Amino acid sequence: MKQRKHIYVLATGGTIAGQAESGVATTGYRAGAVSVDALLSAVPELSELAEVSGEQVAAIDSKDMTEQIQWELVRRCRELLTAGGADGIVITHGTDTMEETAYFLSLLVDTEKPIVLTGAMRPATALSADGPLNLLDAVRVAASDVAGGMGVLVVMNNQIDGAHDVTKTHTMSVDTFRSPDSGALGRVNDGEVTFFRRPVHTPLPHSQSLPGEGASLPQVRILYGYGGDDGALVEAAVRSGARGIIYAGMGNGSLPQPVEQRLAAAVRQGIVAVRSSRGCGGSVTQAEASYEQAHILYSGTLNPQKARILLQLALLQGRDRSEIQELFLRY
Ligand SMILES: NC(=O)C[C@H](N)C(=O)O
Repeated sequence: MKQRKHIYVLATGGTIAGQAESGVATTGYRAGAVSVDALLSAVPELSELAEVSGEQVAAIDSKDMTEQIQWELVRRCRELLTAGGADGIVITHGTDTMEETAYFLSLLVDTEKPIVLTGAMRPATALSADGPLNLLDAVRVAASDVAGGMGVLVVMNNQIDGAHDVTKTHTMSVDTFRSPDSGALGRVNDGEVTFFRRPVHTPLPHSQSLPGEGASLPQVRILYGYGGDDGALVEAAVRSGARGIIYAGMGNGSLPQPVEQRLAAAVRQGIVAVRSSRGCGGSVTQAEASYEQAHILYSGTLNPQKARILLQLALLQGRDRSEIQELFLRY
């Protein structure tokens, strides 16, 4: 007989655990108000899929996600998936920063077992709440024999996306998560888990014991680009103690001239500056020779919020500028 799998659900809050005044309210709710036990007991069908245990790691709106909670998730995933007897992990999480936590975990937890993040766009109390089915699908994927070695996943709205690729694209729609360049990794169709391909991205080297891990991450600021930007915020970022700046430039990470000059000056002071893009999709490449001359790096396939995470971890590891550029091309 096939052994029943043991899936742990680590809850962090979000709209999936949101409580509103009425069934028609889809905003103005308290994110994280519903406990993990209540979330699990609202979906009795979970017990048909696996042995499911719940743990409350946090109860926040994910706009307030902290690196402390993210480190705790890393620690708990490693522990449960090695010695703790978990066959897979589901993390319930607000959608606003789900892609960031998913990417952080994907760089730091080296496992063949599934780690699946899920959430909801409508609170638990809403008519047609999407959380229960998302949770069921997430547990289905985490318990599935075909999800091993697929890296950290996001399962929402019957779709499976990879942590590196996925981004939240819509403020309200339940169909908000997309992988703009690569497309979804798979789907959960009528309860059947299907993958279309394998992701290529891996955890960072030495991810199981990163020097300084658990400590505060180096300060990296994101600046949002626009036509006419005079770059004044570059200096503000430097004054605030930033060790890195991600500039969400236009198109292929284009920098208005005053921004380029100010970033070049910041680099001369030892700051690591990286061009990313405010566009939803596409890579950022070296593009201009002047960027290279100024040692301004480029984010490759990473959007600004994920580029920030990679840069923080690279700075934590004490990597130099050329090693950091290599990381942007691989992770
Ligand atoms: N749909 C959601 O989960 C949004 C919510 N603000 C959160 O990220 O916690």
